[in-house]
Amino acid sequence: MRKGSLFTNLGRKMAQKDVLLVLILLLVFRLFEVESGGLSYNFYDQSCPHVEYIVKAGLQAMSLIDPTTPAAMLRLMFHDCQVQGCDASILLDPDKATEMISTKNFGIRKRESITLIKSMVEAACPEQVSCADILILAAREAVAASGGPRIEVPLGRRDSSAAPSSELADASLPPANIGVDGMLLMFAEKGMTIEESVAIMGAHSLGITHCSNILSRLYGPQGDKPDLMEPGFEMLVRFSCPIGSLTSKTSFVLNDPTTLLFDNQYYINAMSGRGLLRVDAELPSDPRTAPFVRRFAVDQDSFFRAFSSAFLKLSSSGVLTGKQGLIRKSCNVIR
Ligand code: HEM
Ligand SMILES: [Ca+2]
Repeated sequence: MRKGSLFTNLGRKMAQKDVLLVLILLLVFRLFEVESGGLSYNFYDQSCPHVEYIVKAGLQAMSLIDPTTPAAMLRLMFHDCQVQGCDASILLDPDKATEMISTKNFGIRKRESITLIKSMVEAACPEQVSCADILILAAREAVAASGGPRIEVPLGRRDSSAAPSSELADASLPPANIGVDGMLLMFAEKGMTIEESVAIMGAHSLGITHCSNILSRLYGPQGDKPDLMEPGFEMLVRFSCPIGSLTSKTSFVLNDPTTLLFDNQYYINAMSGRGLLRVDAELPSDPRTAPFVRRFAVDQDSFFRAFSSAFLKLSSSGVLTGKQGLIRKSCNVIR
């Protein structure tokens, strides 16, 4: 009997210790969760287990119809995350003074594709998955479908319940003629290293640039002049984008020759004086960024690794989690 009570007491003490241990572990886990932005790798395991597959199927179907879809998705994700964080604010129907009105968002395409994929997800799991997460998943699939790395992304973002102003978008998005200095500063704010900043610019391995965005580099006053352009390339771009052209908002040039492939051609191009935007052109000559450009140009795996970790930082920036924001029913309206 006494023995029994000794063991019961011991048992109680052990149990108290265990409970304390579990509580401490929970606290540490919670702190860690908050520190990693409150996102997790198994967020929809119970509530929408097939979401990643649905987004993948949706994006692949859309890319078959229009192979430039991946480029549009990748830029869409950057422009969402850059303004008020990755909260799907860019998908809201434009109003007189909201972010899509900003001239910096000129050329943004296929916002409606995310709204469409969202309706596919809603059919499977109503009101569970945020538009913000779907946008990140679509961008991740865009990179993978174009031959780039398949990046595992943590989920659990929530959608904004307010639309940012066009002024905020003007202030948060980079101008087309930004240099390496401004670019490094912008990505340092997202916690990126110089290597990651150089790698995320490799997104310009996909897609196009409208002539209106390079006219000042081609024909503007000094400073913007194409002194870093290889003469043959300069001639070609000038031919595609003639001075005073009335079609500068509809005509465009390819960001790199393998515009539909996510590869390291962007760096090879930049090193041979074929960088299209000022920042693309400056990367191989700035002593801070040049070593990474040289490495990525010969080692695609190393580019893919650095791009993946940069993508994770960009896609986790300024996210709403937990009870913040909301899960929109339809991505283009707040409700
Ligand atoms: C300093 C940073 C950056 C600047 C100044 C910049 C600027 C631009 C400009 C001016 C265009 C052409 C848009 C048009 O004329 O339609 C463009 C296209 C593009 N950008 Fe960037 N960008 C930057 C960073 C990024 C990042 C971080 C990503 C993605 C992670 C990205 C992805 C893209 C893509 C995929 C396109 C092609 C879009 C399409 O084909 O519709 N860019 N960028
Ligand atoms: Ca946003």
